[in-house]
Order: sequence, then structure tokens, then C-alpha cells
Amino acid sequence: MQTISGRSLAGRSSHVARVSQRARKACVVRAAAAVEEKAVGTAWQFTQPAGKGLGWYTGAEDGYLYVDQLRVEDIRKQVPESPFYLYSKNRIMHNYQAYKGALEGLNSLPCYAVKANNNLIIMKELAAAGSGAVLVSGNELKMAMAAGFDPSRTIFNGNGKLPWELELAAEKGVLINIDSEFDLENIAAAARKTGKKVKVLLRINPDVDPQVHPYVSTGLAGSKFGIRNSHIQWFLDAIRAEPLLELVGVHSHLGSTITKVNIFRDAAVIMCDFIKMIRAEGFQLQYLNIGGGLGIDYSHQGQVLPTPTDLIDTVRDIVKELGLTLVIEPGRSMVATSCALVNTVTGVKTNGNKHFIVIDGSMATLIRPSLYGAYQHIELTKPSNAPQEVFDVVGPICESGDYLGKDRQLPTPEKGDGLVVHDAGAYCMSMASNYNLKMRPAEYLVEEGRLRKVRHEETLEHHMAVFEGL
Ligand SMILES: Cc1ncc(COP(=O)(O)O)c(C=O)c1O
Ligand SMILES: N[C@@H](CCCC[NH3+])C(=O)O
Repeated sequence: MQTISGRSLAGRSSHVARVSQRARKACVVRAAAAVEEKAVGTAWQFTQPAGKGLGWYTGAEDGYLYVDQLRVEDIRKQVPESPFYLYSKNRIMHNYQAYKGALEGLNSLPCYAVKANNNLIIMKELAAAGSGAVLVSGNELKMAMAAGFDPSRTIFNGNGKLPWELELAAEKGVLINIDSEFDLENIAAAARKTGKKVKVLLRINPDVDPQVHPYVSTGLAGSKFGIRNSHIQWFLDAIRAEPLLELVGVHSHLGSTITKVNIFRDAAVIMCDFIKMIRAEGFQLQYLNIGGGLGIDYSHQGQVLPTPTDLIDTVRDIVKELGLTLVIEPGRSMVATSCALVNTVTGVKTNGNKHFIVIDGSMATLIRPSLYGAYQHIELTKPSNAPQEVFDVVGPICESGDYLGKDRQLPTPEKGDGLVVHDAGAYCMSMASNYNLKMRPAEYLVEEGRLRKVRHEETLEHHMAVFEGL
């Protein structure tokens, strides 16, 4: 973590180091206790890996919830914090390999969208597997460098990039997407200031409707992202006039949770026209960047959704015909299904004709249901014959909009039971907040049958540190 500690972080990092040391010690003690209790295995090694699956599933024989080889109930006994995020490394790697396989036969650059999940350990795993990264802030860029992503396989994107962020990107040699007239001016200024030649892509709005929630639709003509298409000649002239800028490609990102690949095809056809027009102006374009956006089956109803192969195959001929390198920027489809938020039931209550399960997780831990009305599947971690009711699953936050699920048919749980919110690997922890002074939770990763802590729970000490010395 040294690499990301700037001057302003220096004081804080020693404080964090102290806290982490304590937390590490606590882990070792707990792990040792677990080993003693079960008398087999090393620290974090579970003694009875009963399941064999990949990612999350219900044990066919015992009805318990599993992640990879481990029973979530067993994990809960080992983990002192609640709620906590729990990941399957297998599942993340499997998703990444699905993209790698889909891209075979093409020149390609798969870039993981760090905004979906910025856990440093997960980022390191993806960097080590060869993924590039797409970033939207200077801090994401610093984290990506700390995680070991290759800067030349990294893209900096965004509609409000700041001068210091652009200078850092120029210095590191990452590709930069141009989003507007002022963004182009700022990128050129960063290139001049650092004396570095910068490779740039033009972010174009193909104006194709991704048919998703308006908050996650990004490629329509009236979107805040991307350049004004009718102004393209101005951009080409401005780039030509700036010797330190090299135009190498075009970018589009239509939106997120997209469930039909013909939408990507429609956009790629439009981008193809732009590429031909820009090439005719004498630019040597190499990259077609179709962004991210592939959806996943949040419903858990066996919905058949397009795979990475379906996505890539829908644009394969265009990429080949134009001799391009295909850039993709998947976030959600890489990490969402790998994770669940594991909560503890605080109690069950009824008001009027409404039944509620109150859990310790909340909109502060996982905001997607409250923010977008998003559905994320919910289940208990162990089988139960208790009477079923239709419940709203709610958190302890002082907002009526604080819910994780509405109208969910579930067995009535006991206080202390485990309840998970599925598909929580993308835009959940990365969007968590400290609202009501709830601290962002710990994260754990299942890796080859072992449980590994990959993030400490934030503490009030961390939070108070930002007020130190005022
Ligand atoms: C420019 C850009 N690229 C990639 C992504 C990742 O999208 P997704 O997580 O839907 O794959 C996003 C987020 O929507 C984005 O804005
Ligand atoms: N935060 C959104 C996705 C945003 C994608 C970024 N442009 C979600 O949770 O679904």
C-alpha cells in the first residue's frame, strides 16, 4: 500500500497500519482457535469442504448454502464481523477466462472496470491474470498501479477528469478517452506539462438505447458522457494541431445491465462509420472500444442471458474487417456473481399487514435496491422448515427506503440466522457509505478451499482520523 500513500495520507497510513496490525493479530488468534476446535487443517483451512461447485449454490444433499467448497454457515462461525462481503475467487477467474476465451482469434484488450469493485486483492488477481483496467479517477489509477495493472493496457475515462488526474495518466502512459472540448484541452495541457506523448480515444455517443434503468444508460445523444458527434471535425482538427496527442481509437459505452447483444452490434455498426470517416482524415485508428455493460441474471429464475462469447461474436466480423483491436470494459459481468453480502438477522417484526426481517446490513452496505429499485436475490444460509411469510428485508438505517428486498417469500428466520444478498460483487461494496455512521464492512475471499480476509472492516477510529488535528 506504500505506493499509494501520498503526503496527505502519510499520517493516516501509520494510524491505519496500527489498526491493521491489531486486526491481523485478532485474525491469527481466531484462526488458531478454529484449528484447535476442529483439530485438523491449517489456519483458514476448513476441515470439511463438502461442496465442489463453482461460486454460489445450494448443497444438493443438505440444503445449505455453499460458496465454492465451503458452507456459508461454517464461514459465518469463523468470521467475527457482520455483515461481510464474501467472494469466490474461482468465480471471478472463471468469468475473466470466459471473456478471454470469447476473444480468441481477435486482437483484443480486455479491461476490467475497476469502479465495479475496487478491492485491491481482487484487482491484483485480475492484473496478474493479464487483464487491463478501465478507470474513472486518479485514485482508481493509483490503486490500479498498486495492483500491478500494466499502464499501457489501462484506459482513463470520464466526463470530468481533473488536471492532476490527467497529468498522472499522461505520466504513466495510460490511454485516455476524450469526453468533451474542455477535456481535450485539459488532456493536451497535461501532455505538454509532462512532456509525454498521450494516446487518446474519442468517446462517441452512438445514440443507441440500451433499454436499461435511466441512471445506468450512458450512450444516448442527450447523455452527459462523450463528445458532441456533430462537432467531430473540431476534435479531429484540435488533435491534429497538438503534436503530443495521438488519436488511436474510438470508444462508446452504452450503459449497464444490458441483456441483448444486438444493442452492441447496432452501436458497433455506427462506430464503424465513424472509424471509416476518421481514417479518411488520415488518422491511423487501432482500437474499437465497445465499453462494458453486459448484464447478469439477478433474478435467479434461470433467465438465459447472452454470454461473453455471444457479445464478442456479435462484433467479431466488424473488428476483423477493419483490422482493429477490440477493447472491452466489463465490470459487472466479471465480478457481480462471485459475491454475496452475508448478513445476520437482528429480528423479525410485523406492522399492520407487513412482515419485516431486520438485518444488520443496510442501504449503507449495499445501496442498489434503494437507489435503482434493483432486485438482488435473497436467501437464508441454512435450510429451514419454519413457516414461510412474505417479508420486506430491511436494514437499521433511518430511512424508509432502506431495504435490501421487498415482498420476498422466505421461511421465518430466528434472531442470529444468516441471510445473504446475492450478486453483490459489483457496485455494492464500491458504492457503500458511512451513512448513520455504519462502517464499511470486511471482505473475505474463498480461494482454493480456504477463507482469506481481503479487507478489514472500517472502524470508527478510521473515520475519526479524518478529523484529527483540526
Ligand atoms: C465507460 C464505462 N466502461 C465500463 C463500465 C462497466 O460497465 P459494466 O459494469 O456494466 O460492465 C462502465 C459502467 O457502466 C462505464 O461507464
Ligand atoms: N452503479 C450501477 C452501475 C453503474 C455503472 C457505471 N457507469 C449499478 O449498480 O448497477
